[in-house]
Amino acid sequence: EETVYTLTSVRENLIRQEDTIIYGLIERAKFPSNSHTYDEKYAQIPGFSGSLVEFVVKNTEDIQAKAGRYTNPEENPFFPENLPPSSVPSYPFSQFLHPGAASININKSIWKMYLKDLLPLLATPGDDGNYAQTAATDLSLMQAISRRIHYGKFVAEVKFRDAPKDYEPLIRAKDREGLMKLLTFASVEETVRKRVEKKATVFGQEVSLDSDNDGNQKSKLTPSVASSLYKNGVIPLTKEVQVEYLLRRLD
Ligand SMILES: O=C(O)C(=O)C[C@]1(C(=O)O)C=C[C@@H](O)C=C1
Repeated sequence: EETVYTLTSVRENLIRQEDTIIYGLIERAKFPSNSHTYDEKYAQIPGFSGSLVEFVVKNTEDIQAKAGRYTNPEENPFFPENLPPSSVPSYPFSQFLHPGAASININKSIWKMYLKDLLPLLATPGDDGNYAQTAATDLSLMQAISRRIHYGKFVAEVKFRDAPKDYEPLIRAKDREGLMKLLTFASVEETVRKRVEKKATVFGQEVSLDSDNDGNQKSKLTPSVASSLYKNGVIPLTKEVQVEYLLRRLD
């Protein structure tokens, strides 16, 4: 199936990805902080130096790479070093992006933002011993966030094709600030943040058959955690990907 990329279609894709991220936030919020998951000194895994979450992410990515995950240009691994090639028949993914896209991977920044900024807001303090389960939910949430942020490559390509004459001089001048300004739509960002907060409220609700109880129970997710993730992490990093992409667009 040939995917058609327009500003409307890439924005619809971003909207659908919000759902995945919010479900992921709800799943991670089920567990307490479980700080041993992130503690290199705790893990002590034979033959592996690093924390439990690094162990789970590296090994899962290894299997998913063999199963073909990273042949899709929408996917970017957290540990691209020494990943095995795909072992499965190849699929003809659309060649919509400029080849320079492949060299853009900001997962190191995403990892840091996730652990330092998001987790302290998302997980209540505590330890229930479910470190492997916690790491697995971390991975699927980080993958959802990473996919959304790197989708900025597709957004940038659409914007470039819609207005090459506006982008080309800025790209040639390596004018990051000018590119940032040109690709920014402040009112769209505000709509995104508000919708994300509303989705977090709706998806985080307890559902009961007793209508008197609806909305009275504790939410599974603090809605402002989702909107601040978007405001301070997801949107700025999506824009950073767009700038990086555009800077390579004429190479
Ligand atoms: O919708 C766009 O035009 C995007 O580039 C996506 C996005 C976002 O991350 O949500 C980023 C920059 C724009 O200022 C608005 C929204």
